[in-house]
Amino acid sequence: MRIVLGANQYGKAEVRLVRVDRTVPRHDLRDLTVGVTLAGDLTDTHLTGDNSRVLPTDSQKNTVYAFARRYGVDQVEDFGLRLARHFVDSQPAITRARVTLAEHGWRRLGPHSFARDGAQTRTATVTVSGAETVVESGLTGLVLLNSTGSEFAGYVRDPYTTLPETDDRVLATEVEASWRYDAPSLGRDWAGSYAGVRSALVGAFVETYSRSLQQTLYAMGHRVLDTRPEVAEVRLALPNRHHLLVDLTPFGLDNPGEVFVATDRPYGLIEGTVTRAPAEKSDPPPDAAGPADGED
Ligand SMILES: O=c1[nH]c(=O)c2[nH]c(=O)[nH]c2[nH]1
Repeated sequence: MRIVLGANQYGKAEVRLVRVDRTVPRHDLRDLTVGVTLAGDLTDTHLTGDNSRVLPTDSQKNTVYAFARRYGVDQVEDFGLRLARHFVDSQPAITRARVTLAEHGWRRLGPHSFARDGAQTRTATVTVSGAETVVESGLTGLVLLNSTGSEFAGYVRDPYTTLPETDDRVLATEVEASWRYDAPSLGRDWAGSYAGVRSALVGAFVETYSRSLQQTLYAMGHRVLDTRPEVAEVRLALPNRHHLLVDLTPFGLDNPGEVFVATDRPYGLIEGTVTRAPAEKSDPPPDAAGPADGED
């Protein structure tokens, strides 16, 4: 039996980069965590230890810092495109470079003072492989809560089901979203797209009467594709941050949906992709008063 090397890749993970733009009186601060992954003809280093095609991961890290100085860090997508193309173009053995970027937000406090802006993170993954370029942007840590306008009923009841049906509950989640762009290119209005997608996600969450978090997920993805023509597909992971009504009857108190225990685990995890069908039929918006059929 022959033993062979399978798929492999390598790179530098979690390069922490903070870039201060001091050319302006009000300093601009960018805070990124960058990952580089390279793949291609790297058989020799694995089989014989010949490193002549191996660009050290240390050099990859240095390139991230050097590019931050040379080109600045404006939009993470452009920064990723420059880096990914650089590795593929400059290294004959490398056929695919993937650069992942997470931007940590800072809120301005003064001309050169900032406070970390909650947990919300803007993300991007740029992959250059041959003639193909894929840009996926996203966000994590966007915490949303509706204090009413959500129910959960009509589900399967098996011998292990104890969950009571509810026609009015708190619906809360921490959105993890990523979306893929049509025809990405250097210098497009990434910031405008990011703001537009974020606002579509938030708008749909707020305005959808929810019969399940699954229905809310579809409405959020649908709103993004409906309003952002540059987006081809949206992926969402929505943890159901359960808020359980506390039983106050032992204390002689009622609890008309006012006092909840917010549990952090275990939690329901609702995941889905909303994409553009190659159909000729036009997409009606999801009906806020009834379940979306998902087939439109
Ligand atoms: O919106 C929900 N979807 C579910 O699938 C589910 N399951 C559960 O226990 N609670 C909920 N809520």
